[in-house]
Amino acid sequence: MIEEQNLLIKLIILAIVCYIVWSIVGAFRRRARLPPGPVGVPLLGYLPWIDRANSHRTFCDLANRYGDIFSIRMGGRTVIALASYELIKEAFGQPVFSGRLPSRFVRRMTRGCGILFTEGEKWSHQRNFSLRYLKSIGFARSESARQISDELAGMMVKLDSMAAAGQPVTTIDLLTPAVNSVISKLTLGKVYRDDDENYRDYLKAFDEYTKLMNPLPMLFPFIDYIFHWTKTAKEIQTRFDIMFQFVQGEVLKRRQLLNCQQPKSSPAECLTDAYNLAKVQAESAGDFETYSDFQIVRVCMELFFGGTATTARSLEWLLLYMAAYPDEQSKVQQELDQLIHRNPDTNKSAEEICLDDRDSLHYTQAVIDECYRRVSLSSNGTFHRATRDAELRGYLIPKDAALMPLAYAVHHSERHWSHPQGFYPGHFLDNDGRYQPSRYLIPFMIGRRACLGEGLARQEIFLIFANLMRRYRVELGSDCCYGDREKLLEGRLSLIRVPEKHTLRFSRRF
Ligand code: HEM
Repeated sequence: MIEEQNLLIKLIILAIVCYIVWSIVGAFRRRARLPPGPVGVPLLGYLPWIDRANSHRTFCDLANRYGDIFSIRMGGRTVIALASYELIKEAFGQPVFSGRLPSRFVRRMTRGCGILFTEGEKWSHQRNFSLRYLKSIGFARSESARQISDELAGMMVKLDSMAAAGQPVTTIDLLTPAVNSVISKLTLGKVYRDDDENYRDYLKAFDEYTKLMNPLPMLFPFIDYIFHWTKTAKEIQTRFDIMFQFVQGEVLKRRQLLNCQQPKSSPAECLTDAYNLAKVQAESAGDFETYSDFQIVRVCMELFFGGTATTARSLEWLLLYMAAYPDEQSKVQQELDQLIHRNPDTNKSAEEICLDDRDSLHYTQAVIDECYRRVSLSSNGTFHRATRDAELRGYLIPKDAALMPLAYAVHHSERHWSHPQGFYPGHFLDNDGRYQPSRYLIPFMIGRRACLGEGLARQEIFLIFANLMRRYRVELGSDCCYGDREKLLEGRLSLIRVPEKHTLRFSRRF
């Protein structure tokens, strides 16, 4: 009996040892099939070597060492970095690399709704629905251009008085509400002003929410498991609830308005109307899920979220670059002055630059593109997920690995740019000085999940930038000096790349 027991114990131990050896060999064999990359330490992977404020630089160094595709361990997750345009195009065109990272915490906040964190059928339906309706009501076309023009007028009134008083301007404070108004008109059919207390609470919660958000639960399964018990998670949830209630209240108000309208078939005036109308139809056919209230609120919040900080920061960077490079600013202004001078009899205000002028403004467009390139706002892109084991360029990309598109590396590669580290609008001009876009410029990313708001963002940025440049000369405020130019323009990278706090001085040109 004892002998039998001993034999059984020996067999169990042997089985455990075999399992461990088999797992280790399997892990090594799988590791050998992954793209090359540095070895990290247990639990943390390569995280201790990543420069937190400038992670794009660490990744560029790794790309130089290991090539355009490399793998690293970040916490508990395998990350596959893609450092060339061709690789990103090849990967992000495929459904298998179009997932989003799973996180229990994100799932609790999104309940599987919205666009940003969803996948498959649900994602494609919501994305296509939003895009179709936003296009039909003039998203990135006439309606939004009108809205931008109104916001510009308001911004110029404030800037005129600040310029007259010689007051320094914190541009981001001016740009964020203007950009937010454009997106709120398109999604909720209304523009909110600073004196609206609920809206002020919403903006405050939004600002705090973005500062509190943390990628760690996506990288460490253990942290993901316990995160929702932490104080930070509770603080995030409180901010989320404030934002959610604000948007939900507005969605319900639109629904009441729509119900009172005659005839009932009147067209949707904003995305919320479109959703409310689709909801009635779907529910009469027994579908209570596709256009649920949570879904509608989530999509509106994501468009607010995705569309505001990115666009406002891009404009902030552009104005800062113009102040830091006064000669480039003069060239833009010379081009704008010539355009206005050449069209004195247009029926539009001679001072307002509109979208039709874009094709004549070669240098201005080149400066905007060069700023997208030089800054690379979303320097390391947004993580995608491999939804199953797959191959890319002969390497194994394991299920649930994160794919990280290194936009900064593409934007600073000597293969594509003659002055990768400089600010050189000539990258986007042909020999005759005409604007020439480059496919290697990918600030909005490419492929199936590329930015949904690219058209609107490009339009806003062009109109606001060109009109501000036409009217004002901008200079660095007294808190920054030209000697520190490169340091100032370095900024720091959190979710997106932001400049250090600074002010600019605006003066009227005429
Ligand atoms: C300069 C401004 C902007 C930049 C640089 C930018 C950049 C990006 C990037 C890099 C992505 C990730 C793409 C990917 O995962 O491969 C993205 C996604 C997204 N953006 Fe933008 N964006 C901007 C403005 C906007 C605006 C104005 C809106 C809304 C109107 C918007 C809505 C979205 C949405 C909903 C997604 C998620 C798409 C999906 O997962 O299918 N963005 N954006």
